[in-house]
Amino acid sequence: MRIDFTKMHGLGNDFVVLDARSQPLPPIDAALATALADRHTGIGCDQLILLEPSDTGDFRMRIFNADGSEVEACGNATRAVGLLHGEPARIETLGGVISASPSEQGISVEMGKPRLDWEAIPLAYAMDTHTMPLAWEDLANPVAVNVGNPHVIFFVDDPYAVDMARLGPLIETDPLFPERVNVNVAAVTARDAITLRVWERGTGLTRACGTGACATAIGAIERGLVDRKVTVTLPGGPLAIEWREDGEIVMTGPATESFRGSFDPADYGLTAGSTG
Ligand SMILES: N[C@H](CCC[C@H](N)C(=O)O)C(=O)O
Repeated sequence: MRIDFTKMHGLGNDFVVLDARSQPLPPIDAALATALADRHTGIGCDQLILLEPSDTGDFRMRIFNADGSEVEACGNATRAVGLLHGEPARIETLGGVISASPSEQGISVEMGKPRLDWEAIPLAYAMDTHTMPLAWEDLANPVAVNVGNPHVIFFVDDPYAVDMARLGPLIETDPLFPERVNVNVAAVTARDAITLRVWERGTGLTRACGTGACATAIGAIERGLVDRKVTVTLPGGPLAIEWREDGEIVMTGPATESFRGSFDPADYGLTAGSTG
């Protein structure tokens, strides 16, 4: 029996979405996530997204990076599943229950409240997370923010001049970050504008990173570099971020359904119809 999927993206950050509520699925594990994410031998995506029933929200969204690691948050995927749901939804994730609502400007997501204390990032030891007294070559003095998942943000003159292919994995896997980290390089270009590139934990360079845009906006606001409403422009396009006075981060942006398809689980060494 074949497994149905929906291919989606948010500003080019792309996903394979499997819905366990409408079909029996085999156990979704790191091996299957990695195989499906492979752009040569699999369907190809930055993250595999699994939708399941939930007791605390309208549904549960599980997020698997291309390396198979299961993580707490994915901003662009939250907008994508919000589009699929078609009406306001409360979504259970490992990072907490968040909400997505379709609007004229796209899909708005309440991503929760940021955390900046070192234990919440988490870091391996105590440190000022607002201006970390560290450097990796010429990337220095970042801010660390957890928005459900861990981010480190470096403010630079030109994000496109940074050798992310080399410095991204070096920082992602530094022992200072016991759960690894998403690596953001950003330039503030106005009180309401930031340019951003992200090396994503467990995936690498992506066209866009919603949680990266949220974390970077928080870091810039905390440093007094931008106002509480800011447009963050990634290689794939812009996202509107607002850090509300009540502490909630609100991200608004597009989500796109690319196509629907199906695959034979036997192609991935799975027995058809074996349920999780
Ligand atoms: N690589 C991230 C998960 C996906 C985040 C990104 N795709 C987004 O839109 O937020 C992590 O390991 O925390």
